[in-house]
Parts: sequence; structure tokens; C-alpha cells
Amino acid sequence: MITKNDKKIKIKASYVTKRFDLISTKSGESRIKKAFFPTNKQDFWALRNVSFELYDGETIGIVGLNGSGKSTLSNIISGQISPTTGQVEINGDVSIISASSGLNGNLTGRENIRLKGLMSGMSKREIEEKMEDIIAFSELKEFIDQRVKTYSSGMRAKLGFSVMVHQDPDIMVIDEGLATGDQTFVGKSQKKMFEFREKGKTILLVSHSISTVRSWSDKVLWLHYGAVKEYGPVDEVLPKYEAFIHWFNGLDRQQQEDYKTKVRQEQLAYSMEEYKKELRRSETRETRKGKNNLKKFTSKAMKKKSSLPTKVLLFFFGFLFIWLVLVNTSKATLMTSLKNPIGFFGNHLFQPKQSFLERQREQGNLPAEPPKEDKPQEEAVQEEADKKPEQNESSQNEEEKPEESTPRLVEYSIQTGDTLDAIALRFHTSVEELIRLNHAQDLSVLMVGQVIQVPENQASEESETALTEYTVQAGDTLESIALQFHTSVEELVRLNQGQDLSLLMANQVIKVPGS
Ligand SMILES: Nc1ncnc2c1ncn2[C@@H]1O[C@H](COP(=O)(O)OP(=O)(O)OP(=O)(O)O)[C@@H](O)[C@H]1O
Repeated sequence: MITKNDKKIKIKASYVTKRFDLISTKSGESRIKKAFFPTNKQDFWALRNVSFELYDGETIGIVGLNGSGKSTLSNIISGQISPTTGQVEINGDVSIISASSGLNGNLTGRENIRLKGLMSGMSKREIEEKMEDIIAFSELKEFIDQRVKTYSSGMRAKLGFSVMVHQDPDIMVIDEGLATGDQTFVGKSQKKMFEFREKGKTILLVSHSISTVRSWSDKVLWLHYGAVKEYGPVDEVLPKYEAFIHWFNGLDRQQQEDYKTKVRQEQLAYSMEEYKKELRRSETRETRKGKNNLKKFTSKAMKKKSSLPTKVLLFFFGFLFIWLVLVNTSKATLMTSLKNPIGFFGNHLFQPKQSFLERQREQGNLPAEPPKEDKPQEEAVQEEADKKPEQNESSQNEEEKPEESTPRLVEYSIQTGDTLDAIALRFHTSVEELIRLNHAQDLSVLMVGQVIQVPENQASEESETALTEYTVQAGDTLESIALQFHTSVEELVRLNQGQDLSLLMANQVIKVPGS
């Protein structure tokens, strides 16, 4: 909890900015064109480096000309929008009453009471218990079951204020919400607000009325085109603001417009560079934690929202990068991955993490992996000792076996329909042997065109294997033919690539191995 001289800080705004995009497009342009090619897109700084602290039980009046950022700040404090940079620390629940926001126009007054109550954490029972009091305070009577969009701004303010006072939040933000009610309601609301102040609630009051601000506020924050012009006790700041308003109102219309254009230009010229300079100047006043925060704010400030075309480009390059990484790690070629992109991504993105080799080891088709070289020797020895006795025996037997001679190898390019079993059969070897010979490759997914090593002697034998023709008999199945010719179904399919063997016809002539 932030405290200062035993008083609790309720709101601490530090170096807050709010940037909006001003997009001006030529009329008549299509929406797609506007999204991709917004002409004259400009940053607009509705708030520029705003800082202030507000303590328990204080009321702050926020004043400034139209467009100076008062509502933007109250919306940030009530959590309706987030700041672009800087931070707002809040200790307690916040409720906002605003003439322009916070109520749903399509719901009735009663439904809005329920909605706002639920949103502020009240239970349904609590809301129903308070319902009649809220309606009575609002003076809306027979209008309470009408849709809020049919209400006048004064009626909306009455409803919003009634809900808020019955929610009893710690911090109340009132954005022009009181000035719009009629005189009796304003009097009643003011009385209620004074009661809240007495109870130690913190109140932010956005108002154009100098007299309201004077009678209510302890402090005044004067915002001038997004920046803090003055902040301090009401007696110090309000006379200065009053003098400014007096001066401004004394200008003729053209002079007022010229003045507004000038300050607006200053606001438009504000930039992150300017913000960073201001933070650098503030650094000396900050604690170590504060200095770290300043660094965070500046780095966040550098992150600009990317436009739609930039997002599309980023997505494209990201996708391309992932593709190339997968091609590189899978040993497939770019061409093979392009030929069947869906299969390629399906196989590589959605395959279980376990590799084919691991699966084969787990199923007992391959011997257990030898202990890794980088493992400490004692650890490896201990692991070996922990294994089942049979396993030890078998590994002992394996050790005793003379080293297998490595056959001479030739390269084989994977064909459509090839499986590991079919290749093993074709080259008179085993799946395990193929895996061993190609240990650097992941054979879990075979890609057409992928080159693997096969035993040469077997390969040459294979190439010499004579094929004969066989006429399919009634009742023949692929399995029975494979059995008859000591081969496999896969091999038959491969040998008869031009034919569809899914449906065998009597008298169909197919190729089979052997003489
Ligand atoms: N969503 C938005 N996009 C672009 N600009 C915005 C947006 N919201 C507010 N602004 C601009 O930010 C500036 C500050 O607006 P804000 O409503 O906070 O001022 P204000 O001091 O409350 O004004 P008023 O006294 O008229 O209520 C204005 O120039 C406004 O046009």
C-alpha cells in the first residue's frame, strides 16, 4: 500500500500518455483501401506526460478547455481505456458516472441498474434489495422500464449517479455527471457527495463549472491540450485557471481560433522523443524503482501499433521461417515439402514429440540407446545396474556378439507408396537395419524423393530379380498372391504401380517377383 505521512495514496498517475491515431482518408475510398493505405495517418497525443497523486478523502477537480483530455484521463482512471505509456496505480474500487458513457442504451433503466451492480461486484440479492432505493433516488419512477437510449442526458446522469452512490465505491469519478441534472437533483447529489467526502472517499470531479470545482475540491488539476498546466491546492490553481478563462473569453472569435490552432499544433508535434527527453529530465527526482519504471515506459513507448499490411508481412515471414526450419530439421527437401505442403506440416507440426527411433526402441525393435557420452560415467554405470536382469543379460550378449560388418551401401530414392516395410522387403533387409543405416535421418515420415541408404549387394540382387506375369484367379486376394510369391502386399503394389490393385478382377494380369 502506498502511503505518505500516514495518508494513503488512492490514485497515483505517473508519466501517463494517451496516443490516438488520427486517420484522415479521402471520402469515397473503399474500406479495404482505407485499412491498407490510410492516407495521412497521424499520432494524436490526448494526454502528454500527466502525473499526480491523490490521497484518501481528497477531492480533485479536473478542469480545462474542451478537448484538453479530461474525459480521456477519467476513462483511464476508471479502467475503461489503458494509457499508452506510464502507469496509474489505484488503491480501491472505482466507479465512474459520466454523462456520455457507462450506460447501455439498449437496456432499460432497471436492467442497467442490474448490469452496473453486477459489474461492480454486487450480488443479485444485494442489487434487488437496493433496487427500490436506487429507483427512488434517481426520481425516474415510471421511466425506469424504458430503454436508456430514450432518456435525456439529465435522466442518464440521474440514473448513473443513483447507481454509483448505492455501490458505495472507494473512488468516484464524476465526469460532468452532475451538471446535467436539474437543480433539485444537483442539490441532492451534492449533499450525498459531501457525505461521501466526510466518510473519506476519494472523488475526481471533471467539470467546466468553476464554482462547483471551488465548493467541492481540495486540489485542482488543470489540463491544457493534453498536458498538466497546473496541479495543486484549489486556492493556488483555480485563480490562475479563472484568469486564463477570463483572458480567453476576452479574445474575439478569430483570436480564439488562432490560439486553439497554435496549441493544437504543439499537441500534434509532441512525440515519443519529446516524452523521452521529459523522462530523462525527471530521472534525478526518482528513486531506483522509479528510474526502472521510467526505462519500462520509454521501451513501451517505442512499440508502435503495426498496421494491417505490416501484420500480414510479419505473418508471412514468420510462416516462411517456420517452414524453412522444419525443412531443415526434417531432412526433407524444399521441393518435396512444396509438393505436399499439407502432409508436410501435418507430419511435422502435429507429430508426437517422440521420434521414430525412440518409438522403435520402446517397442523393442531396436536395442536400448547406449548411455550418452556426456553423462558422468558413474551415473551411466548406475543406470545400467538398475536395469532388469534380463535386459542386462541381453545387452551382455549383444556386447559379446562380434561387430556386425557394415554392408556396402547405395542410395535409394523414395517412390510414391513406399513404406519402410516395403523397402526392407525389397532390399532383403529389415526395418531395423534401414533405421540403423540411416540413423541421421528421421524415417518416421517418408517423403517422395527422399534419399536413403540401402545395402548395395541386396540392391543389386533386387535389380536382378526377375519378374513374371501372373493372371489373377477368381477368389485371389492381394494377401494370398503375396503369400504365394513370398512377397508382401506393399511390394505387389509397388511392382504394379500403373494398376489399381484395390479391386482385383479375374484374368487381370499383374507382375509378381520370381521366375
Ligand atoms: N478515440 C479517440 N480517437 C481519436 N481522438 C480522440 C479519441 N478520444 C478522444 N480524442 C481526442 O482527444 C482529445 C481529448 O478528448 P477528451 O474528451 O478527453 O477532452 P475533454 O477535455 O474531456 O473535452 P470536453 O471538455 O469537451 O469534454 C480531443 O481532442 C479528442 O478529439
